[in-house]
Amino acid sequence: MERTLVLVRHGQSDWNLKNLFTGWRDPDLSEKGVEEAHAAGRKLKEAGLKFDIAFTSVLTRAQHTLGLILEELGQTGLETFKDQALNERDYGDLSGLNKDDARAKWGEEQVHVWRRSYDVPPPGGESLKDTGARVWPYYIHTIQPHVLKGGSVIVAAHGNSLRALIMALDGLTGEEIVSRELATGVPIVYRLNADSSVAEKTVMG
Ligand SMILES: O=C(O)[C@@H](CO)OP(=O)(O)O
Repeated sequence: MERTLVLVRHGQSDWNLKNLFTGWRDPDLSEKGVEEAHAAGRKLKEAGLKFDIAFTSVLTRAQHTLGLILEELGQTGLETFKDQALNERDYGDLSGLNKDDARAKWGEEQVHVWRRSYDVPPPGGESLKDTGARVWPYYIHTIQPHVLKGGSVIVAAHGNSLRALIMALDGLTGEEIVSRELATGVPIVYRLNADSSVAEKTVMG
């Protein structure tokens, strides 16, 4: 029984490079992001991983990352589900703003709270808790069954949609998740027990 779940944040996007709040906006990968996605695919290949099914968001940067990973694995035709439940957290009114300009306007601390706290939403947007409220049910009902039946599953998504998922998988508190950062294009490999608890976690850094 394999029961493998791989989570990967998309490679660097054009807006990550420009330091803009992105959320549900839809920039593609930067050149570096394309390279990061290829590198993630090569790492997974070296580790001998192959997938039975893939999940991603409806945003280009995550889908492009998944496509490049599957290319490296020789699995381009893999069955893939795209769902907005896996989208990045909606950044609301901050979307499209420069992160340094936002710090200058509202202060370092307020911007950090909007970016990393568990339950404080950015103006007009989603908190991590709100994001988890759509990511977790999708995981439980749609993704996890494929893992528990012995499959090998890849999820290509976003910094905060994956932070929400990891918070639940790792049993982290609202305080503990604040300091968790996810690097772009770094696969995280979970092996699950039959009862859905985590048996093993490896970050392919
Ligand atoms: O802009 C965003 O949508 C996210 C991810 O790039 O940014 P942050 O690092 O603030 O979560």
